[in-house]
Amino acid sequence: MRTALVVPAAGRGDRLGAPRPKALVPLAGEPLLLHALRRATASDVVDVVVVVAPAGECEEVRSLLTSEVPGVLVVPGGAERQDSVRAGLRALPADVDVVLVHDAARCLTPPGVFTAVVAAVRAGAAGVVPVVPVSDTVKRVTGHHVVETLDRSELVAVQTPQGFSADVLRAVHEAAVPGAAATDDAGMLEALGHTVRTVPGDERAFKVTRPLDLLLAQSLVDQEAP
Ligand SMILES: Nc1ccn([C@@H]2O[C@H](COP(=O)(O)OP(=O)(O)OP(=O)(O)O)[C@@H](O)[C@H]2O)c(=O)n1
Ligand SMILES: C[C@](O)(CO)[C@H](O)COP(=O)(O)O
Repeated sequence: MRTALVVPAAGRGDRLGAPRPKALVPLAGEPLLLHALRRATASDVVDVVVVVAPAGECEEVRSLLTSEVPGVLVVPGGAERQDSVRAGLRALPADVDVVLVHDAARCLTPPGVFTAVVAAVRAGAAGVVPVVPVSDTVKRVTGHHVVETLDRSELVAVQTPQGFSADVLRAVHEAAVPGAAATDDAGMLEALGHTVRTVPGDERAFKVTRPLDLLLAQSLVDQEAP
């Protein structure tokens, strides 16, 4: 049986405000997507890679990746992240039993996080998420009024890669109502009563979302350089 990596990379990146789709924005001269894939494949736990690309950029992504990631499948994404992940799942070979879903935008996630997530799925969890502690105080608000201050000791921030039993993830995506809000894949399992496990995440797995994130990523890559 094999482990697949599905990489949703079809978002526009509106909050980043770059002239290109976010996954193709350069970091140290190479697209975010390439940084993400290099770290994922360095984990040695990935057998099959499916990249979900912006519909208009599939050919460009294919030629970018073919030499770096032999056998990579590139499929067009949809309007929402959930649609893109579903498109990636539909492209998977039948003999895949574990699926990792990893945002191209979390381009500096270290290989060890992939290894830990796969190990937890192979140990029997239906779904696994890497998490880090929340460092801000978090409040629930209505308009400009604070309703309550949440107990931070019970809160975590959730990253990717998220790992799943392939059968379970396929089933929850096919059962999902199109357009229904799901900000991550594990949330779709939770909604159907599946248990989701956590493993330690890594600060370097932050999501490049806004321009400041790209500056942080650049600084981290500069430090890695020999
Ligand atoms: N329709 C979409 C939307 C998002 N994604 C991917 O999902 C990941 C997480 O999404 P996010 O960081 O929110 O990316 P964008 O949707 O591109 O960002 P924004 O909301 O700022 O436009 C990214 O790797 C993004 O490319 C995708 O494949 N298809
Ligand atoms: C999947 C995710 O990265 C986990 O934190 C996150 O939910 C994606 O959210 P976005 O609004 O699509 O950036």
